[in-house]
Amino acid sequence: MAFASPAKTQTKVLKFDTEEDVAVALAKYTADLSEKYINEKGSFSVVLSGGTLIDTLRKLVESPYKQSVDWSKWLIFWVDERVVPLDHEDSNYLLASRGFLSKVPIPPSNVYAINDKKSPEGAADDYEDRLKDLVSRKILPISNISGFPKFDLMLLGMGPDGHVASLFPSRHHRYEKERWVTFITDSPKPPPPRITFTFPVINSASEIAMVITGADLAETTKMALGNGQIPGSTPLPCTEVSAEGELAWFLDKDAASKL
Ligand SMILES: O=C(O)[C@H](O)[C@@H](O)[C@H](O)[C@H](O)COP(=O)(O)O
Repeated sequence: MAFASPAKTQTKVLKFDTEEDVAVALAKYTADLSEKYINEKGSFSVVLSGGTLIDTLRKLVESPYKQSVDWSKWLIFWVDERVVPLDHEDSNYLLASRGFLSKVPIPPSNVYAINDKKSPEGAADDYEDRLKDLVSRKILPISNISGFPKFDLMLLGMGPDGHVASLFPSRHHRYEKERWVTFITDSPKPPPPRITFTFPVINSASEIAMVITGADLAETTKMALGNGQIPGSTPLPCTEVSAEGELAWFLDKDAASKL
């Protein structure tokens, strides 16, 4: 099958005074995209990260969005997950469940948590197989640009080392080009066992929001937005994120302080 060549990602950088302002804007952005995609295709596939993202999404589960969003059409996935039981304090599922999923009526059958009974390799294979099944049932589309599954929205965080999802600068998984989901057993950020979407899947998303707050991410944000890369050095994973539609950076004043 032949795929069209990628168009250049449209990137927009949105700067806000406070983290609270980021949370307010992120809720509106997500609710607006939910309406757009549900109108266009009847569902809205959202890919979550762990970390601070879930807290920054807190305004989305409040009025007016709690009532106005058509939660029944949402499909929830994770861009990366720690391979621990789903009720373990390190689980990204548990984090999202407490801070987000328990507050809105997304049908449980639309929430794609990992199989926590498997090894990291087994959990990655299982998640990829389930995505393939959703593609074969036409619940998830395939990008006609890349040939990888195309999610409507990915909400990503970033680490100070420039990682996104569980694609770390010093780990070879960041270069994976074939698999949809891969695994890592020695993540530099604890806990060590994780599964993660690969870059071809991340970069096939229609929309990506990079949600970055706090002064500890200011230097990495500068590098990611193209004016701080050390010449000759290997680009950080965060610099390799692109979307088929739009990539939006949501920054608070502290994260944007070195731009
Ligand atoms: O499982 C994880 O650890 C996350 O999905 C990870 O990719 C996270 O998004 C970044 O590390 C940023 O984390 P913070 O938002 O906590 O800085």
